[in-house]
Amino acid sequence: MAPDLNAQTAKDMQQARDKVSFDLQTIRDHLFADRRNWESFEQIERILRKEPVFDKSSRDFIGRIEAYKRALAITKRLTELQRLHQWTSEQAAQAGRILSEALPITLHDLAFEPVLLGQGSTDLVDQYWELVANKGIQGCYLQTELGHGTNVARLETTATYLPETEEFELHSPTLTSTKWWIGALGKTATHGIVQAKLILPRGKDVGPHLFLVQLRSLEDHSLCPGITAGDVGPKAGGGSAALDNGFARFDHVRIPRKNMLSKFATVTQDGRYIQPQNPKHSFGGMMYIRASMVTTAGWTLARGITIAIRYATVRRQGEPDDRGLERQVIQYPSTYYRLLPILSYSYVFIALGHQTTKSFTALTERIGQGDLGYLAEIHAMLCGLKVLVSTETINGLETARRALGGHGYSMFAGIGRIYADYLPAATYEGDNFVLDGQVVRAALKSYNLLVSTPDRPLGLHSSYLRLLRTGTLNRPVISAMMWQEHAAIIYLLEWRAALSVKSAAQNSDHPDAGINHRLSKAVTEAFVATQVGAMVSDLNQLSPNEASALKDLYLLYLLTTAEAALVDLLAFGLLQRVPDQTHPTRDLRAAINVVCLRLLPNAVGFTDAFSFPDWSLDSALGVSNGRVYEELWKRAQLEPLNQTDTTPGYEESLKPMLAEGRRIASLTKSRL
Ligand SMILES: Cc1cc2nc3c(=O)[nH]c(=O)nc-3n(C[C@H](O)[C@H](O)[C@H](O)COP(=O)(O)OP(=O)(O)OC[C@H]3O[C@@H](n4cnc5c(N)ncnc54)[C@H](O)[C@@H]3O)c2cc1C
Repeated sequence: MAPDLNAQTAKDMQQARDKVSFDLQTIRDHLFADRRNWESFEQIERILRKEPVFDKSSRDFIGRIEAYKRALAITKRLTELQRLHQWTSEQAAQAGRILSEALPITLHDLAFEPVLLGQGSTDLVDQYWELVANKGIQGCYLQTELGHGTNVARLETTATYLPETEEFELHSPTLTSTKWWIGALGKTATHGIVQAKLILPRGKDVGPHLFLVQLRSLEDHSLCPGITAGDVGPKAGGGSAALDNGFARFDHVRIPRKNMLSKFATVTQDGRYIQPQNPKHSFGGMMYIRASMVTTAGWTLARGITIAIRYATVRRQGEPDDRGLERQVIQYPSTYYRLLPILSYSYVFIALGHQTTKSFTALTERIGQGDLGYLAEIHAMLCGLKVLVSTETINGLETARRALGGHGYSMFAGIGRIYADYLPAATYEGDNFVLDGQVVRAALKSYNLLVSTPDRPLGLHSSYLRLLRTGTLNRPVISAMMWQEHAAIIYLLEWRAALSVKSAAQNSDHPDAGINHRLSKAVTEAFVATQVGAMVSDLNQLSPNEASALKDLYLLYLLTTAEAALVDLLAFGLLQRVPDQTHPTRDLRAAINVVCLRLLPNAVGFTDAFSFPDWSLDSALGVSNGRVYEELWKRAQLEPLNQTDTTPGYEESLKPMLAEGRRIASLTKSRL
C-alpha cells in the first residue's frame, strides 16, 4: 500500500527534529544574544498571541482599505500593550518583529523620532518629546519628491525665512516638488519632518534643511490649511498594502522659526544663517535607520528560510524507495545548495545586527562628545551593509520561494508577501547602486591616505588595507584545506578587497561601468567576513556540539561569499592552481557540499531556534508540525470565491458567453 502522504509530513518533521545534534535553547540564546532577550521575546509573544486583533487568518483576502484599517487597529492595540506592560523601545521593536506586519507606525519609530531627537534643538525636542514618545502625534519623514529622490541637493520644496513674523514659509513651487512615497503621510501622520531648501531673507538658498510641520488637525485629522496630501496608490506585487505611502504639497504654509531642526545649523531671529560645525553631523538619522536595517534583514530572511526548510523537509518528490517513499526535496543537492546558504546569511545578519547596533550606540555617544573621528568611515560602512543585507535578503527570499515549487506562488506559502513587502528596501534609505558610490569614495579616500601616509592607523572598517603596506603580509597560501578554515577565507576576502581598491585607484581614469558595485561588495564583504571571524571566536564559550554546528553555518557563509567572488579572486591571481593539486575552485565547491551535508541534519533545528510561532509565521508551508497539505486545504476553503457554488459574474458574463459559444457551435455542426 502506498504511504499516506499527508500523515508522512508530520513524521518527517518529527524525524528531522529528532536528528538535531544541538541544544535548541543554547542556539536560541546565541541568536537572541542573551537569555534575557529570549525570555522577553517569549513573554511578549504570549501576550500578543491572545489578542484577536493580531489574528492573520483573513488578511490574504482583504482589500487595501480594510488592510489599512486593520493596520490602524493593530497599531492602537500595540500601543496600549506597550503602555500596559511598560515595554522598553527595544521590547516594542521585538513585538513589531513578532507581529511582522507592515504598519504606518514604523515610520514614526524608525524615521520621525530618531531624526527629531538627533537633529532637533533641545527646546524643540522638549516641546514635542512626550507627544512623540506617547504617540500623541504620528510622524513621518518627507524628503523624496516626485522629481528627485537621490539628488537631495536638487529638491525643490522651499522654506523661506520671514524675519518680520519669525516664521518659515513652506512651499511646493512645481508639480515635481510634490513630496512623494512618504511612508505614513498618505492618511495617518499628523506631523512630518520636511526636507526643504532653506531660503534666507535676501533670497540666498543655503540648501536642504529639516523642518517640523503639523500636517493634520489633532481635533478631526483633517489636513491643515495650505496642505494637499493623499496616498500614492497600490504598490508592486501588492506589497505593503496597509502602509499609506503618500504625497504632499505645501501652499505657503507658515511654521514658527523654532520648528527648524536646528541642533547643528540655525537661523537667527533677524535671518542670519549659522552654519553647522561639521555638515556630517546630520548623517545621524539615516545612519540609525541603516543600522537597524541589518537586524531587520536577518529576521526577514529568517522567516523565509524557516518556511522553505520546513516545507522542503516534508515535501517528497521523485522515485520511491523500497518503503514506497519518495525523496525529501531538501535531500537534493540542488535544493540544499540553494537553501542552506540563505540560512547561514540569516544567522550572520542577525549577529551582525547586534554588533552594528552596539557600534552605532558607541558612535552616537562619541558624536555627543564632539568626536567625529570615524564618523565618515562608519557612515560609508553602514551604506555598504545596507546594500549587502538588502540585496542578499531580496535574492534569498526569491530563491527560497522558488525552492517551494508551485506552492511557493500561493499567498498561503507566506514568502510572496514577505518578499513584496521587503522589496523596496533596495531603494529606500538610499538606492543601493547610489550607496555603492559612497562606499567606494570612502574606500578610495582611505587608500589614498594610506599611500600618502603609510603609517597612518587604519580604522576597523578599512583594516584590510593593511595588506597593501609593502613587505608586511603575504598573499594567502592556497590548499584544499584552506576551505575548512574560517580565518583563511577571511584573509582571502580581505586580500580581494585590498586588491580591488588598489586596482580601482590605479585605473581611476578608465573605470568600467560595474566598478562601484563590485568594489563596494568586495569592501563590505571583507568587513563582514572579519565580523564573522569575531562571531566564530565568541563560539568558544559554547559547548562543542553547539559551537561546531554554528561554526559550520558561519563557514558556509564564508565559503559561499568566496564562491560568489570567484571572478575577482581569479582576476587578482589570488587562487592559482598549485601543480599536481586540484584547482582551488573545485576544492571550494567540494567544501561547500561537504559543509552543507554536515549542516543538513540540523537544518530544521536551526530554523526552530528562530522561534517563530505558527500564528506569526502565517504560512501554510511553514507550519511547525509539518502538516502542510491539511493547512493548504484549510486555507483554500476560506477563499471568498469558494463561498458560493455558482461563481459571481456567472449571470452577467460567463453564462451568456457559454450560451453564445454553444449556439455558434451548433450552427457550425448543422452546416457540416
Ligand atoms: C516603499 C517606499 C517607501 C519610501 N519611504 C520614504 C519615506 O518615508 N520618506 C522619503 O523621503 N522617501 C521615501 N521613499 C523614497 C526613497 O527614499 C527613494 O525612492 C530613493 O531615495 C530613490 O530615489 P528615487 O526614487 O528618486 O530614484 P532615482 O534617484 O530617480 O533613481 C533612479 C535610478 O537612477 C539611479 N541613480 C540615480 N542617481 C544616481 C547616481 N548619482 N549615481 C548612480 N546611479 C544613480 C538609481 O540607481 C536608480 O536605478 C520611499 C520609497 C519607497 C519605494
